[in-house]
Amino acid sequence: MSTQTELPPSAATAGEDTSSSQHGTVVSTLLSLFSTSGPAGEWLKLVMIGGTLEILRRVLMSIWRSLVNQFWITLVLEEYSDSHSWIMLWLSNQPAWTRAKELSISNHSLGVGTRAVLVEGEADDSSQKKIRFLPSFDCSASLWYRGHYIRLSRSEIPDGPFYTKEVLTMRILTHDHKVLNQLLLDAKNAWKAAKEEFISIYSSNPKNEWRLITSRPKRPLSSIVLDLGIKEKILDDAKDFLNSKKWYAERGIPFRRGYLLYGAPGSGKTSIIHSLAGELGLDVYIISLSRAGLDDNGLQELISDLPEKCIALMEDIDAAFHHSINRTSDKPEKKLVTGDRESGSPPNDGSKISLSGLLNALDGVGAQEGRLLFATTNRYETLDAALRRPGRMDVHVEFKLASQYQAAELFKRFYASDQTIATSAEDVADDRENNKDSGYSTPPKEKLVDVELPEGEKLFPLCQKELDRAELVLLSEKFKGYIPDRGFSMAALQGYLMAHKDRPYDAVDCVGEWVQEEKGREDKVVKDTV
Ligand SMILES: Nc1ncnc2c1ncn2[C@@H]1O[C@H](COP(=O)(O)OP(=O)(O)OP(=O)(O)O)[C@@H](O)[C@H]1O
Repeated sequence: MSTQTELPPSAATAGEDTSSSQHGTVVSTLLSLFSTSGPAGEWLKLVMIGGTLEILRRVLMSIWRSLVNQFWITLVLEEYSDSHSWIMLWLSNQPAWTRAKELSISNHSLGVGTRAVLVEGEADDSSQKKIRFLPSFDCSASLWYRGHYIRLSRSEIPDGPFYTKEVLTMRILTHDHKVLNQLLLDAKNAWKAAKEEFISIYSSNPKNEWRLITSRPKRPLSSIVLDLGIKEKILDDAKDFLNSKKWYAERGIPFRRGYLLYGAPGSGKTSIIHSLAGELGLDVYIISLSRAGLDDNGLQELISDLPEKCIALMEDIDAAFHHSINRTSDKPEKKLVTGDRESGSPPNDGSKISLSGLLNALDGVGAQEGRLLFATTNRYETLDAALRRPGRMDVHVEFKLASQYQAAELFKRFYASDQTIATSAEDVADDRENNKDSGYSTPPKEKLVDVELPEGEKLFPLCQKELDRAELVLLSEKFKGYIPDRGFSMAALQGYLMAHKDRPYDAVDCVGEWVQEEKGREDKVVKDTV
């Protein structure tokens, strides 16, 4: 049944006539306005001409764009992507790019330097990088690359409600994708070469995306002083793991390795991880479990977004579950972690990460293969056994307060010249052999520094007196004699030596007094707590 009402033919024709006569009236009114010489006519003419020109401009632009796209390749790179860093660094070394007339100044590290800056002409200091000039936003620049013309522009787009991020647009006059690949390869190689001396540190943003936050000069592993064999144990294990992908695959074992470094604060746990990253050529991805807003899903997302070979670092892994407990508290601690796991709910301290969420993220299906996980804690015993078990934390290394051997070695590193440091590496091997069971003690060796200097000039300008190796060893032995074994952290000893940076003799003379003072202070703290 149709509900349509049919109009009589005469009525329909009458309706059409009315509307066409209305249109006719509007057009004739407009035409009459257009032909009148009054202000309304002038205004209408302007609107019509403007409108026509705008339409023409848009048509021409779209024709131009489709023509341009025939001959150009357009690459759009967003800030925080790796390729953006490669290209920006590559560009900052192109004279044409830096000769732009409208400039902005950048001290962004792009993952290959520190944020400290040096203006050209300022006294040189190789530890600082020079500021970079870049064309300012919303103006374009051009340059040639291997015979191909490139036009570039930088702009900013919103990145969430509060931030913006840079977008770099490159148009390369070619239709050959090989040119683009070659450009990316050149830029990446330049970036890798510049990065040789640095490690990149990544952290997550509130949207759970990895962001490059800084880059640091590599710290030589030799600058970390641990008891004999500890560094080697971790380094060899990590190297062996990285070379065993096939072995893991053949046995169906997940290609992941976890290291739990635990023990006294200020004993070198964090330092050795950064140093290992440099040694192994890996970047560090910091997973901050107590970051506001991070929940189990976010953690899973972060862990599955890790690159294949990297160091994932969870510092103070216990802290995510113990916000309310003071780190230095020596009162017995509740095993919150175990309790939380059993109840299956996040701990009642504001943290959104539950232990089961952490365990799932670490070895769930989404967990990245090939990553080295380093976790640190000062409170090993409070960690749930499930978190510590092999497969999650495969290698456990205790970092104790400084031994006398460490105290002596730290002293030597502090006051040694480059030359003495270089030779001492060989000596360590000899010493190890000679002093296998007796603790470490190096007999004074022959003088290594025996240089004739012009009068008044010092070999160690900062030092109270030039030290040859024999003197250095002698002083370090005296120094260690005052330090109680496992009595102080390496950070504390470093702090003491810093106060005598260029005065090794004073450092030895005053150390006894310092030890007494520190002990007195500790006793007072213990008394106050009781
Ligand atoms: N074994 C060590 N060798 C050389 N320097 C050390 C050593 N241990 C600590 N230091 C120095 O002490 C400072 C603190 O070290 P680091 O942050 O690595 O300690 P940590 O064990 O991670 O401490 P925390 O548990 O409090 O985080 C650094 O400046 C580091 O250079």
